[in-house]
Amino acid sequence: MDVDIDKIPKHLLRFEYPIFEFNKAIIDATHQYVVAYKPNMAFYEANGLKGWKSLEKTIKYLNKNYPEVFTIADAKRGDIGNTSSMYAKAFLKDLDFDSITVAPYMGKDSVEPFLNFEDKFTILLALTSNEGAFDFQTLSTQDSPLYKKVLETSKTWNYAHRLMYVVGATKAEYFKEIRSIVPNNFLLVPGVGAQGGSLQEVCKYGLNKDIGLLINSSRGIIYASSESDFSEKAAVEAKKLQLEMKQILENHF
Ligand SMILES: O=c1ccn([C@@H]2O[C@H](COP(=O)(O)O)[C@@H](O)[C@H]2O)c(=O)[nH]1
Repeated sequence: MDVDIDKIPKHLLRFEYPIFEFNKAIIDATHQYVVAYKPNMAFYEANGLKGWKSLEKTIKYLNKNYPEVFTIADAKRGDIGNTSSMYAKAFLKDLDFDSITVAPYMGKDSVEPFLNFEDKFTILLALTSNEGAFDFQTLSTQDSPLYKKVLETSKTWNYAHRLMYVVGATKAEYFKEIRSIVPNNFLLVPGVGAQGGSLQEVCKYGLNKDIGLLINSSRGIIYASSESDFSEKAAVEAKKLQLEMKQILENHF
């Protein structure tokens, strides 16, 4: 849910919280096809107080009306311990998201405050979908690339069963190796749709016995139309992706 106020249908601008109205319509139209919603904090923070309020209203709406749906605060936080504790409180306790994305760069003590939350998940950036992933994440450290170190080291931490990892769909050729390191953790996979990643390729090696993949598509669904039919068109795109996944799963299992 990367909601850019300049891209939403104009008729929503008459509401006090247009971003929330947009989200509400998208959620109501698509919830039957999705397992999770992932508001990206940048799009809410960029709209100041109104943006934050829209985020708050969106997560409350989800938790009240669709409690079975998994929620992800795409915040990419991580700082020294006492600061991370505040991020964790804000997103996992006060806003009550089920999970949050966290940058692993500052290490164990920066991630622990998120992992300490029972019944919540911390989604570490492992190998991201963007081109810049090759700047650092694939560089060799002593004996293996940095993204592998992130996976290997983090799985030794307390509450590692509360970890998931971000792996971009645009990096499909890495999934086999990644699955061999973290066979049981869920992977959050952005990069299908607008970024051109292949769902088929990701599933070839990314699936595990529990499925284990959360496939993300944002722009490809929420901006399927910029007219008054935006939520119906979003539902069509969500259903299309869900059917594609269903077919892959039927052939796989
Ligand atoms: O490696 C990453 C990590 C996060 N993202 C985020 O996922 C969505 C992708 O949006 P699309 O419109 O489907 O491309 C967006 O919120 C990114 O910030 C990512 O793309 N890659």
